[in-house]
Amino acid sequence: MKTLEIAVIPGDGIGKEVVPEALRVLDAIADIHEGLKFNYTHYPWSSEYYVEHGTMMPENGLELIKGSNAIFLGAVGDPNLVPDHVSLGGLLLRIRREFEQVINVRPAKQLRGMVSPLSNPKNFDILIVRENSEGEYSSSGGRVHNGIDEIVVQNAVFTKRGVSRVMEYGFEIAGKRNGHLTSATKSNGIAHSMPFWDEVFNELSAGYPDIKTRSEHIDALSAFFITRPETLDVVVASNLFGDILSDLGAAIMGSIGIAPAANVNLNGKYPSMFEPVHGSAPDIYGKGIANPIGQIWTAKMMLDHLGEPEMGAIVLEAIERTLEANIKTGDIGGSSTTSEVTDAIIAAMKEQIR
Ligand SMILES: NC(=O)C1=CN([C@@H]2O[C@H](COP(=O)(O)OP(=O)(O)OC[C@H]3O[C@@H](n4cnc5c(N)ncnc54)[C@H](O)[C@@H]3O)[C@@H](O)[C@H]2O)C=CC1
Ligand SMILES: CC(=O)C(=O)O
Ligand SMILES: [K+]
Ligand SMILES: [Mn+2]
Repeated sequence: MKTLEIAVIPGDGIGKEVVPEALRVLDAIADIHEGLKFNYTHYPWSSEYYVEHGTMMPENGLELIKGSNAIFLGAVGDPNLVPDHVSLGGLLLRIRREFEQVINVRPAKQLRGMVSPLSNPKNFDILIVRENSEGEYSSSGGRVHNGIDEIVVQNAVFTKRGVSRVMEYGFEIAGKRNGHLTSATKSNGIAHSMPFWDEVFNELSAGYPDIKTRSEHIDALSAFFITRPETLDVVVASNLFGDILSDLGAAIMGSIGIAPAANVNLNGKYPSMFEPVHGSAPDIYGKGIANPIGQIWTAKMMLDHLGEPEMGAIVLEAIERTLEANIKTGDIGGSSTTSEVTDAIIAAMKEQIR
C-alpha cells in the first residue's frame, strides 16, 4: 500500500469550500486505485487563526508539515481581518520561500466543454513557468521618514542561481512538450534585472539547440495571450510577470475558477505545495457557488507529481466530461453548486473505470 501524507491547509474564504471538495475527489481516486491511500492532516492556518493567535501559523508550523509528501492549500487572504501582505506573507509566501518551492507551474489550456472569451481561441495550450522565490516579491526593502519625506524601497532580487534554475526548468519541460520556450522580459524599461534576465536566457539557450526560443516584452506578450495564444508553448517568467500572466491565462481559459498550480521544490529537501491560481474570493464566499475545478485540477497536478499520472489523467478527463455535460458553476455560465460539480466529476471518474 502506498500511503501519501498530505498536509491540508484550506486557508480563507472559498479555500474552505473547494478544498474539501477536492479531497472527495482524492478519496474517490483512492477507491479506484486499491494500492493508494491518502492520510490527511488538517491545519486551520488562516486569517481567522491570525486574529486568535497573532500569527498565521504556530512557531513550529513549518516543522509540522515538513515531513509530508505534499501540501494541499486552498487560498489565503481575508482583507477585512488581516492586511493581505501580512496574511499571504506569513503563510503562503513563507511556505513557498522556506520550502524552496522555487518554481510555480501553471497551465492555461483550452479544455473540452469550456467557452473561452476569445472569439477564436484556436486550441491554445500554454504552460507558465513562474519564478517563485525572488524577483519582485522579495522581502528586501523598507520604509524611512514620514509625511512628504517618506521613502519606500522595494528591491527586486534576481540571482544567477534563481534565474538559471527557472529557465532550465522551462527548457527541460519545453523539450517534453512542443519544444518552444518564450521568455517574458522587459529589458527595454527595467535597466538592470531584465537585461540580466535576457543574458542568462541567451546563455542557457545555447545548451538547448533543439528548443526554439523567443523573447517578448511583458506588455506585448500580454497582448499575444489574447491575440494569438496558440503560438505559445512554455512561457518562463519572473515572479510578478508570471503571477499576472497566469491570471490572464486563466481568463482566456474561461475563468480563474478553473486554473491550477503547483509550487515545486526541486531539491527534495521539502515537500511541494499544490494550490489553485485563484484567491479566497470573498465576494462569493459562503454561497456554495465557488468553482471547485481549479482545486480539483490542482489535485490532478499533485497526483502527477506524486507518481500517479494515470490517476491524474482520470481526474482531468472527468473534469472535461463534466464541462461537456454543461454541469457548471456560475462563473462559467452554469447554475450548478460547488458540490454538484464535484459529484458529477466523481461520477465521471467512476464511469471511466467501468
Ligand atoms: N494564492 C493565493 O492564496 C491568493 C490569494 N489571494 C487573496 O485572495 C483575496 C481576494 O483576492 P482577489 O484579488 O479578489 O482574487 P480572487 O482570485 O480571490 O478573485 C478574483 C475574482 O475571481 C472570482 N473567483 C476566484 N476564484 C473563483 C472560483 N473558484 N469560482 C468562481 N469564481 C472565482 C472571484 O469571485 C473574484 O470575482 C485577497 O485577500 C488576495 O490577497 C489572491 C490571489 C492568490
Ligand atoms: C499571490 C498570488 O496572487 C499568486 O500567487 O498567484
Ligand atoms: K490559491
Ligand atoms: Mn496571482
